[in-house]
Amino acid sequence: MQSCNQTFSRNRLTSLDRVYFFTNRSLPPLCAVSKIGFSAAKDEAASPGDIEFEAPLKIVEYPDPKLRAKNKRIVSFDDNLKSLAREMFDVMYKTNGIGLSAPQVGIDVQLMVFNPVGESGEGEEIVLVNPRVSKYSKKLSILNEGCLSFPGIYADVKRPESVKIDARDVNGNRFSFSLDGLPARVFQHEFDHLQGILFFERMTEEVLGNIREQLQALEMKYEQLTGVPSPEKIQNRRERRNAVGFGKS
Ligand SMILES: CSCC[C@H](NC=O)C(=O)N[C@@H](C)C(=O)N[C@@H](CO)C(=O)O
Ligand SMILES: [Fe+2]
Repeated sequence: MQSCNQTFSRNRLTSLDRVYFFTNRSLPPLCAVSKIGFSAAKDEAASPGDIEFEAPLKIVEYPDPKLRAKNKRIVSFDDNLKSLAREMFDVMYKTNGIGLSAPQVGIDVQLMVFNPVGESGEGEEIVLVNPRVSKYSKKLSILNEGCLSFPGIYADVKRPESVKIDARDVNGNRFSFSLDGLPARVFQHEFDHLQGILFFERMTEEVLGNIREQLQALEMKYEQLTGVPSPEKIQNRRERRNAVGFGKS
């Protein structure tokens, strides 16, 4: 059995730097790993119609219910899937993103793309299909996160520093690898989207309090644009002692 370990790290040059350097610039060959227990069997399989899209893609904003959809497992690894991944990178770069999940463009399937450098032609473009996390590190870190579905909103989110992932590539090949630092952060943010979890659900009550009005402004914008009541309201959210949890560590 071949195993792939991929470790990236973010070097801080100054407290203001937004430049990410990678200790290892390329992902390993998308090595097939026959991993016992790797199964996405529980989730409904996507049909070709689920992956139909119109370019250019548009980013879906909170509180659109598409962000809470149950995302289907991809079973067809065809040219349409490759075009969707390409279009997702295009809209991600145009909107200054470093990662994007399919539900954020209104397609309810388990697909994410990311490039922590955030510039076309720089860094590494990673496409993950039906990803699963096999391990989260116990060590956590805090980062001021933004989300393309919450334009202009940034707040601190605590997450595990590294993760072990099982996924398929865009051709359907299974592979396993580890990420840490910023790539692990972006992966987890997108992985949450694939579970219908939004970043504010990982914030402390105190942090959430700081962005509550901005969330309400997005809810009002949605109501004005659609003419229907917001499907969720931050003011109706019950205060939680703990944020949404992570899986196995
Ligand atoms: C830190 S994980 C953020 C992932 C997120 N993806 C989808 O919602 C994303 O790309 N958010 C952007 C707002 C973002 O983080 N952009 C970078 C680069 O411009 C930033 O530093 O703001
Ligand atoms: Fe997001």
